[in-house]
Amino acid sequence: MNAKILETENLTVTFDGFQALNQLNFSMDVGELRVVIGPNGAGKTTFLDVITGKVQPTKGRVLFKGKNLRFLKEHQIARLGIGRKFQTPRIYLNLTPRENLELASNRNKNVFLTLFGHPSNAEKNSIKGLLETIGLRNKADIPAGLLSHGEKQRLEIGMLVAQSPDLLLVDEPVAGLTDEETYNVGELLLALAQNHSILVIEHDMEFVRQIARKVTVLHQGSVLCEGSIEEVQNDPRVIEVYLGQPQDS
Ligand SMILES: Nc1ncnc2c1ncn2[C@@H]1O[C@H](COP(=O)(O)OP(=O)(O)OP(=O)(O)O)[C@@H](O)[C@H]1O
Repeated sequence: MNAKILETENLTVTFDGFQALNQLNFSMDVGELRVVIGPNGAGKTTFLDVITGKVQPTKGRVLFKGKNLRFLKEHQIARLGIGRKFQTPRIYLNLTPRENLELASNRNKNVFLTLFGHPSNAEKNSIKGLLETIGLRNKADIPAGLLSHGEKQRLEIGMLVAQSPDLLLVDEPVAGLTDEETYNVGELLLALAQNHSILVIEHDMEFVRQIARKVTVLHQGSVLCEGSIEEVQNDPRVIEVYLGQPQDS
Protein backbone atom coordinates (compact mmCIF):
# COMPACT_ATOMS: atom_id res chain seq x y z
CA MET A 1 0.00 0.00 0.00
CA ASN A 2 1.28 3.47 -0.89
CA ALA A 3 1.99 6.01 1.83
CA LYS A 4 -0.62 8.74 2.08
CA ILE A 5 0.40 12.35 1.67
CA LEU A 6 -3.04 13.72 2.53
CA GLU A 7 -6.12 12.32 4.23
CA THR A 8 -9.28 13.87 5.59
CA GLU A 9 -11.61 12.11 7.99
CA ASN A 10 -15.25 13.16 8.30
CA LEU A 11 -14.16 16.71 7.57
CA THR A 12 -16.98 19.14 8.22
CA VAL A 13 -16.93 22.93 7.93
CA THR A 14 -20.00 24.90 8.90
CA PHE A 15 -20.48 28.60 8.15
CA ASP A 16 -23.42 30.05 10.12
CA GLY A 17 -25.24 26.71 10.03
CA PHE A 18 -24.42 26.07 6.33
CA GLN A 19 -22.29 22.98 5.74
CA ALA A 20 -19.67 23.89 3.14
CA LEU A 21 -17.92 20.55 3.79
CA ASN A 22 -19.97 17.62 5.00
CA GLN A 23 -18.23 14.54 6.44
CA LEU A 24 -15.64 14.67 3.66
CA ASN A 25 -13.43 11.59 3.46
CA PHE A 26 -10.55 11.91 1.03
CA SER A 27 -7.08 10.49 0.61
CA MET A 28 -4.27 10.73 -1.89
CA ASP A 29 -0.97 8.87 -2.19
CA VAL A 30 2.53 10.28 -2.11
CA GLY A 31 3.50 11.17 -5.69
CA GLU A 32 -0.07 11.35 -6.97
CA LEU A 33 -1.51 14.00 -9.29
CA ARG A 34 -5.16 14.38 -8.26
CA VAL A 35 -7.75 16.63 -9.82
CA VAL A 36 -10.78 17.75 -7.80
CA ILE A 37 -13.78 18.99 -9.73
CA GLY A 38 -17.33 19.89 -8.73
CA PRO A 39 -20.11 22.32 -9.54
CA ASN A 40 -20.12 25.86 -8.16
CA GLY A 41 -20.41 25.93 -4.39
CA ALA A 42 -19.40 22.23 -4.03
CA GLY A 43 -16.81 23.19 -1.40
CA LYS A 44 -13.60 23.01 -3.46
CA THR A 45 -12.07 26.27 -2.22
CA THR A 46 -13.16 25.56 1.35
CA PHE A 47 -11.43 22.18 1.03
CA LEU A 48 -8.12 23.91 0.19
CA ASP A 49 -8.73 26.55 2.88
CA VAL A 50 -9.09 23.88 5.55
CA ILE A 51 -6.00 21.95 4.37
CA THR A 52 -3.86 25.11 4.55
CA GLY A 53 -5.25 26.20 7.94
CA LYS A 54 -7.05 29.29 6.65
CA VAL A 55 -10.30 27.75 7.90
CA GLN A 56 -10.55 25.43 10.92
CA PRO A 57 -12.74 22.32 10.65
CA THR A 58 -15.96 22.27 12.65
CA LYS A 59 -15.58 18.49 12.91
CA GLY A 60 -13.20 15.85 11.59
CA ARG A 61 -9.53 16.22 10.78
CA VAL A 62 -6.88 16.68 8.10
CA LEU A 63 -3.78 14.47 8.17
CA PHE A 64 -0.66 15.46 6.25
CA LYS A 65 1.81 12.57 6.03
CA GLY A 66 -0.08 11.10 8.96
CA LYS A 67 0.19 14.25 11.10
CA ASN A 68 -2.98 15.88 12.38
CA LEU A 69 -3.02 19.55 11.29
CA ARG A 70 -5.63 20.58 13.87
CA PHE A 71 -4.86 23.90 15.60
CA LEU A 72 -1.81 24.60 13.46
CA LYS A 73 -1.56 28.10 11.98
CA GLU A 74 -1.28 28.72 8.23
CA HIS A 75 2.45 29.49 8.36
CA GLN A 76 3.13 26.35 10.43
CA ILE A 77 1.30 24.19 7.87
CA ALA A 78 3.23 25.87 5.04
CA ARG A 79 6.46 25.14 6.87
CA LEU A 80 5.50 21.48 7.23
CA GLY A 81 5.53 21.28 3.42
CA ILE A 82 2.17 22.29 1.96
CA GLY A 83 2.41 25.01 -0.71
CA ARG A 84 -0.58 26.68 -2.33
CA LYS A 85 -0.94 28.52 -5.58
CA PHE A 86 -3.89 30.86 -5.63
CA GLN A 87 -6.00 31.57 -8.71
CA THR A 88 -4.53 35.02 -9.34
CA PRO A 89 -0.75 35.22 -9.75
CA ARG A 90 1.05 36.81 -6.81
CA ILE A 91 4.42 37.62 -8.30
CA TYR A 92 6.66 40.69 -8.08
CA LEU A 93 6.00 42.43 -11.39
CA ASN A 94 9.05 44.69 -11.18
CA LEU A 95 11.40 41.75 -10.64
CA THR A 96 12.45 39.34 -13.38
CA PRO A 97 11.30 35.70 -13.44
CA ARG A 98 14.81 34.70 -12.31
CA GLU A 99 14.65 37.07 -9.33
CA ASN A 100 11.12 35.95 -8.45
CA LEU A 101 12.31 32.33 -8.37
CA GLU A 102 15.41 33.23 -6.34
CA LEU A 103 13.22 35.02 -3.85
CA ALA A 104 10.84 32.06 -3.57
CA SER A 105 13.65 29.52 -3.31
CA ASN A 106 15.12 31.13 -0.23
CA ARG A 107 12.49 32.71 1.88
CA ASN A 108 15.01 33.55 4.58
CA LYS A 109 16.47 36.10 2.26
CA ASN A 110 14.76 39.43 1.78
CA VAL A 111 14.23 41.19 -1.54
CA PHE A 112 17.37 43.30 -1.07
CA LEU A 113 19.61 40.25 -0.59
CA THR A 114 18.03 38.50 -3.55
CA LEU A 115 18.78 41.46 -5.80
CA PHE A 116 22.22 42.32 -4.50
CA GLY A 117 23.40 39.17 -2.74
CA HIS A 118 25.18 36.33 -4.51
CA PRO A 119 23.21 33.12 -4.94
CA SER A 120 25.29 29.94 -4.56
CA ASN A 121 26.13 27.85 -7.63
CA ALA A 122 23.75 25.10 -6.54
CA GLU A 123 20.99 27.66 -6.20
CA LYS A 124 21.77 29.17 -9.62
CA ASN A 125 21.68 25.73 -11.23
CA SER A 126 18.35 24.84 -9.70
CA ILE A 127 16.88 28.21 -10.77
CA LYS A 128 18.21 27.60 -14.27
CA GLY A 129 16.55 24.18 -14.36
CA LEU A 130 13.32 25.60 -13.04
CA LEU A 131 13.30 28.39 -15.65
CA GLU A 132 13.70 25.65 -18.27
CA THR A 133 10.89 23.56 -16.77
CA ILE A 134 8.44 26.47 -16.71
CA GLY A 135 9.44 27.49 -20.25
CA LEU A 136 10.72 30.96 -19.32
CA ARG A 137 14.44 30.59 -20.01
CA ASN A 138 14.26 33.14 -22.83
CA LYS A 139 12.34 35.62 -20.68
CA ALA A 140 14.31 35.04 -17.48
CA ASP A 141 15.66 38.57 -17.26
CA ILE A 142 12.81 40.82 -18.32
CA PRO A 143 10.41 42.36 -15.77
CA ALA A 144 7.72 39.81 -14.90
CA GLY A 145 5.13 42.53 -15.56
CA LEU A 146 5.80 42.05 -19.28
CA LEU A 147 4.86 38.34 -19.25
CA SER A 148 1.54 37.10 -20.64
CA HIS A 149 -1.10 35.87 -18.20
CA GLY A 150 -0.19 32.24 -18.97
CA GLU A 151 3.53 32.90 -18.45
CA LYS A 152 2.75 34.56 -15.12
CA GLN A 153 0.77 31.48 -14.08
CA ARG A 154 3.71 29.25 -15.02
CA LEU A 155 6.11 31.53 -13.14
CA GLU A 156 3.97 31.30 -10.03
CA ILE A 157 3.83 27.52 -10.29
CA GLY A 158 7.64 27.66 -10.56
CA MET A 159 7.78 29.83 -7.43
CA LEU A 160 5.69 27.29 -5.61
CA VAL A 161 8.06 24.49 -6.69
CA ALA A 162 11.07 26.61 -5.68
CA GLN A 163 9.84 26.48 -2.09
CA SER A 164 10.18 22.66 -2.29
CA PRO A 165 6.84 21.75 -0.72
CA ASP A 166 5.96 18.07 -0.38
CA LEU A 167 2.41 18.76 -1.53
CA LEU A 168 1.43 21.37 -4.12
CA LEU A 169 -2.12 22.72 -4.00
CA VAL A 170 -3.07 24.43 -7.24
CA ASP A 171 -6.33 26.37 -7.43
CA GLU A 172 -7.86 26.83 -10.92
CA PRO A 173 -4.54 27.41 -12.72
CA VAL A 174 -6.04 27.94 -16.18
CA ALA A 175 -8.91 30.33 -15.44
CA GLY A 176 -8.82 33.08 -18.05
CA LEU A 177 -6.04 31.50 -20.16
CA THR A 178 -6.07 30.93 -23.93
CA ASP A 179 -6.23 27.34 -25.21
CA GLU A 180 -2.50 27.32 -25.95
CA GLU A 181 -1.57 28.74 -22.54
CA THR A 182 -3.91 26.22 -20.90
CA TYR A 183 -2.17 23.39 -22.73
CA ASN A 184 1.26 24.69 -21.64
CA VAL A 185 0.21 24.88 -17.98
CA GLY A 186 -1.12 21.31 -18.30
CA GLU A 187 2.18 20.07 -19.71
CA LEU A 188 4.03 21.85 -16.90
CA LEU A 189 1.89 20.17 -14.23
CA LEU A 190 2.39 16.78 -15.91
CA ALA A 191 6.17 17.33 -15.91
CA LEU A 192 6.13 18.35 -12.24
CA ALA A 193 3.92 15.37 -11.37
CA GLN A 194 6.84 13.07 -12.17
CA ASN A 195 8.40 13.97 -8.83
CA HIS A 196 5.79 15.91 -6.83
CA SER A 197 2.45 15.25 -5.14
CA ILE A 198 -0.05 17.67 -6.67
CA LEU A 199 -3.69 18.44 -5.93
CA VAL A 200 -5.37 20.56 -8.60
CA ILE A 201 -8.81 22.15 -8.42
CA GLU A 202 -10.25 22.92 -11.82
CA HIS A 203 -13.40 23.73 -13.76
CA ASP A 204 -12.07 23.50 -17.31
CA MET A 205 -12.98 19.95 -18.44
CA GLU A 206 -10.71 20.03 -21.51
CA PHE A 207 -7.80 20.76 -19.17
CA VAL A 208 -8.92 18.08 -16.72
CA ARG A 209 -8.93 15.56 -19.59
CA GLN A 210 -5.37 16.61 -20.49
CA ILE A 211 -3.86 16.13 -17.02
CA ALA A 212 -6.14 13.89 -14.99
CA ARG A 213 -5.27 10.42 -13.83
CA LYS A 214 -7.67 10.13 -10.91
CA VAL A 215 -10.50 12.61 -10.46
CA THR A 216 -12.50 13.32 -7.31
CA VAL A 217 -15.93 14.90 -7.76
CA LEU A 218 -17.16 17.04 -4.88
CA HIS A 219 -20.83 17.83 -4.45
CA GLN A 220 -22.45 19.60 -1.50
CA GLY A 221 -19.28 19.26 0.54
CA SER A 222 -18.84 15.49 0.14
CA VAL A 223 -17.15 13.15 -2.31
CA LEU A 224 -19.76 12.21 -4.93
CA CYS A 225 -17.50 9.80 -6.80
CA GLU A 226 -13.89 9.10 -7.77
CA GLY A 227 -12.20 7.44 -10.70
CA SER A 228 -10.67 8.02 -14.12
CA ILE A 229 -11.97 10.94 -16.14
CA GLU A 230 -14.01 8.51 -18.30
CA GLU A 231 -15.52 6.87 -15.23
CA VAL A 232 -16.61 10.12 -13.60
CA GLN A 233 -17.87 11.66 -16.86
CA ASN A 234 -20.11 8.66 -17.46
CA ASP A 235 -21.35 8.42 -13.88
CA PRO A 236 -25.09 9.27 -13.87
CA ARG A 237 -24.74 11.08 -10.50
CA VAL A 238 -22.09 13.38 -11.97
CA ILE A 239 -24.15 14.04 -15.09
CA GLU A 240 -27.09 14.90 -12.87
CA VAL A 241 -25.26 17.42 -10.64
CA TYR A 242 -23.64 19.08 -13.65
CA LEU A 243 -26.87 19.34 -15.66
CA GLY A 244 -27.76 22.97 -16.08
CA GLN A 245 -24.53 24.00 -14.35
CA PRO A 246 -22.19 26.30 -16.22
CA GLN A 247 -18.85 24.45 -16.04
CA ASP A 248 -16.58 27.33 -16.89
CA SER A 249 -17.44 29.91 -14.23
N1 LIG B 1 -16.76 32.41 4.71
C1 LIG B 1 -17.92 31.90 4.33
N2 LIG B 1 -19.07 32.21 4.96
C2 LIG B 1 -20.26 31.68 4.57
N3 LIG B 1 -20.41 30.81 3.55
C3 LIG B 1 -19.30 30.47 2.88
C4 LIG B 1 -18.00 30.99 3.22
N4 LIG B 1 -17.09 30.45 2.35
C5 LIG B 1 -17.79 29.65 1.53
N5 LIG B 1 -19.10 29.66 1.83
C6 LIG B 1 -20.16 28.88 1.15
O1 LIG B 1 -19.76 27.53 1.16
C7 LIG B 1 -20.10 26.90 -0.08
C8 LIG B 1 -18.88 26.27 -0.68
O2 LIG B 1 -18.04 27.32 -1.15
P1 LIG B 1 -16.67 27.08 -1.93
O3 LIG B 1 -16.16 28.42 -2.31
O4 LIG B 1 -15.80 26.21 -1.12
O5 LIG B 1 -17.17 26.28 -3.21
P2 LIG B 1 -16.41 26.03 -4.56
O6 LIG B 1 -16.67 24.61 -4.91
O7 LIG B 1 -15.01 26.48 -4.46
O8 LIG B 1 -17.23 26.97 -5.54
P3 LIG B 1 -16.73 27.74 -6.86
O9 LIG B 1 -16.53 26.68 -7.88
O10 LIG B 1 -17.92 28.60 -7.16
O11 LIG B 1 -15.50 28.50 -6.49
C9 LIG B 1 -20.73 27.98 -0.95
O12 LIG B 1 -22.13 27.82 -0.89
C10 LIG B 1 -20.29 29.27 -0.30
O13 LIG B 1 -21.26 30.27 -0.48
